[in-house]
Parts: sequence; structure tokens; C-alpha cells
Amino acid sequence: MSKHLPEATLRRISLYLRSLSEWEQEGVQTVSSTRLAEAAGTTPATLRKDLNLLGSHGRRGVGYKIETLRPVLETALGLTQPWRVAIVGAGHLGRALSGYAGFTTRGFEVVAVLDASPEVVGTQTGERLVEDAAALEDIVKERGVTLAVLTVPGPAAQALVDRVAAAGVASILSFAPVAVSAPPGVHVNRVDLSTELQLLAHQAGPGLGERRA
Ligand SMILES: NC(=O)c1ccc[n+]([C@@H]2O[C@H](COP(=O)([O-])OP(=O)(O)OC[C@H]3O[C@@H](n4cnc5c(N)ncnc54)[C@H](O)[C@@H]3O)[C@@H](O)[C@H]2O)c1
Repeated sequence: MSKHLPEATLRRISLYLRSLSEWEQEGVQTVSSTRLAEAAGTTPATLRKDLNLLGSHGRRGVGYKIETLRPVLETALGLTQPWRVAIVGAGHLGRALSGYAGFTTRGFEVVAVLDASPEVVGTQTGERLVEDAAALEDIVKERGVTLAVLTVPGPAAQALVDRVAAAGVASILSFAPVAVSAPPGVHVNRVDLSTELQLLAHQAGPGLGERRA
């Protein structure tokens, strides 16, 4: 990524990109700021601010040319080369993610699904067979894994962060509900569904949950 952008901006850019990709597949060539903002659930003013940050300016009365804007957004999100993903933990969540076709269309290729349980290793998930997590380091090197997705129970997460980081993976997405630390230069993002739910509950305001119950 060429410049540091706030997380909220990056989240919106990801939504813009998703809409642009869909429209491009339908043969749409240009899009107005109003339509793109609406699809991402934001305002045209915020959209223009975001895109100005990336040096992309729409033309009054014409809007944004999708063919030009899409690569700008992909570069901002670091999607210039496909990410090679290893999913570690082939339980409920790991299996659901490994079968998610949207990964590929968004620039992420699942190149390995790993698990430590002998009952799970060798089973099919999505288009892959689950492989033994003992071979993690070899697989990372052989397949050029650039992103590890950890879908393991909390107690297993830190040791796996240490292993994938030592194997050279600099980007880790962890679904485990625990804080983990990583060496400098390794980014760990946590997806914490309970926190997201609590935020939503907070935004909805007190009492709303009860009213709908
Ligand atoms: N299922 C959900 O909806 C959900 C939602 C949010 C977060 N999470 C979190 O995601 C993680 C996975 O959840 P799940 O429901 O898929 O659990 P799961 O028990 O179905 O699967 C976990 C898998 O990880 C494997 N595993 C354990 N230790 C390992 C290790 N050291 N190396 C490799 N594999 C190992 C297990 O063998 C198992 O197959 C958990 O931390 C959970 O709290 C799950």
C-alpha cells in the first residue's frame, strides 16, 4: 500500500471495489458518485473525499470510469498481486471460509487448508484436501503463502502466530477470540464477532434488543 489510510476509509474502499467489480461484470463502464456512494452505504461527499485521497477524481456529469478506478482501489488495498492464503483450522469456520468463492474474485487464492487433528487431516473441504498442520512451515515456503487465516480455538492461536510469522508470513487474520502478539513487521488483524455484536448493540441503543425479543 502506497500510503497509510484510516481503517474506516479502507473498509469503504473495499465496499466501493466490490460494487465496481459487480457492475464491471455486467458491462457497466461508468458510475456516478451518487450511485457508488449509495451502494457502499455512504454519502457522495465522503466518497469524493476518499477517492480524492487516492488521487482519483470523477468528471462532473460523467462520473467515474470503472476501468480506471478499479485498479486504483486495488492498489490502495494492496491487491495488485493475488494473495496466497493458508487457512489453519479446518473446523466449522475454516471449512466455511475455504469454500467461499468470493475469496478468489477479490484477489485471494486459498492454497492450503491445514489442521492438527488426525480425524480432519485428509478430508475434503471446498476444492482442497485438509493437510497436516505439522507441515505448515514447508507448505508456506513451497506455495509462497502470503496470508494466514487462523480459525483455531483460542489456546492454539499464539503458537500458530509464532509459527507462521517465523515461516515468513507477514499478514495474519485471526478469528480466535484471544489477543495475540506478533513480531515487528507482521500484521495481525483480529475478527472478533462478539465485539462487532456489542458495537451493534451499542449503536442500536439501550432497550432495542429487548423490544424486538
Ligand atoms: N464458528 C463460528 O461461527 C465462529 C465465529 C467467530 C469466531 N469463531 C472462532 O473461530 C475459531 C474456530 O471456530 P470453529 O467453530 O471453526 O471451531 P472448530 O472447533 O469447529 O474448529 C477448530 C479446528 O481447529 C483445529 N485445530 C486446533 N488446534 C490446532 C492447531 N494447533 N493447528 C491446526 N489446527 C488446529 C481443530 O482440530 C479443529 O478442526 C475459534 O477460535 C472460534 O472461537 C468461530
